[in-house]
Amino acid sequence: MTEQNTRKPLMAGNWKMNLNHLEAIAHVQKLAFALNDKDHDAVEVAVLTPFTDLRSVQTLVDGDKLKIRYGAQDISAHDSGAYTGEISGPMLSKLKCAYVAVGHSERRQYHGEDDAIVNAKVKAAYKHGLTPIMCVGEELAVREAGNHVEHTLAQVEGGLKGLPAEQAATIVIAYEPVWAIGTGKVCGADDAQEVCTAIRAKVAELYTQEVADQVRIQYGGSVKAGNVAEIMAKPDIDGALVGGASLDADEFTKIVRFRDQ
Ligand SMILES: O=C[C@H](O)COP(=O)(O)O
Repeated sequence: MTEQNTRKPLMAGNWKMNLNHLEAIAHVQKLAFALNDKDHDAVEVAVLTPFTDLRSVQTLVDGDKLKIRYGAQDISAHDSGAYTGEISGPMLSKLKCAYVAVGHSERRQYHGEDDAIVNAKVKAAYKHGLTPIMCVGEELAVREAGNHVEHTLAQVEGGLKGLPAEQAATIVIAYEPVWAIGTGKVCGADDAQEVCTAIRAKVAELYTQEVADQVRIQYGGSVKAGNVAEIMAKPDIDGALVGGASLDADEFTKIVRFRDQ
């Protein structure tokens, strides 16, 4: 367990397959206004949008010089070529994306992404100057069997395989118990802290304590304004990956301002 205050919290909204490019503009404008965009220096704010929204969001963020950062929800492991439907790292970096989610449980579940694919995508992100938000976490049956820590740490190890220490130090790891995603069942703060502490210890084992101390670990799964403060009070939790609640600008603003809740 390490001091939390050396790591800047990252509150990221994962819009999933919601908001078209017009709705995206309206949403980011509303969010910037609600956040009073110069008033959140202590917390980093990002939105992970559908690919089709990125250009609109980029134009708005650039034009109005917003502090809100943005990124994608997936990245191809390949740089270019005959990969129908995929979006590459060079395309995302050209749009000045800061972040990309990799290995979200919905990608693992519906698109068969395993740790090897996640690892290739993490490396593709770094190759093109993007910071991956690598998602890990267990299904309900795994938790009920008491294997959630082991399961999650195996995903961490698989995702980081072969990654140089200087890149590993900047990664964001999102612990998202699958049974808490979109269900309203939030993982208890102590239970989330247990896994996040274990993730940091695993990074220290794979690299060094210094690297582990720099890695930001988010919790994700039914985060709302009403539970974010308790979660963020935990020393190994450095932010939240927020799905449903990030689609409501006022609610997401309250989450960003977790210290006021
Ligand atoms: O990426 C976000 C997570 O899947 C959490 O989604 P949720 O906040 O709707 O539970």
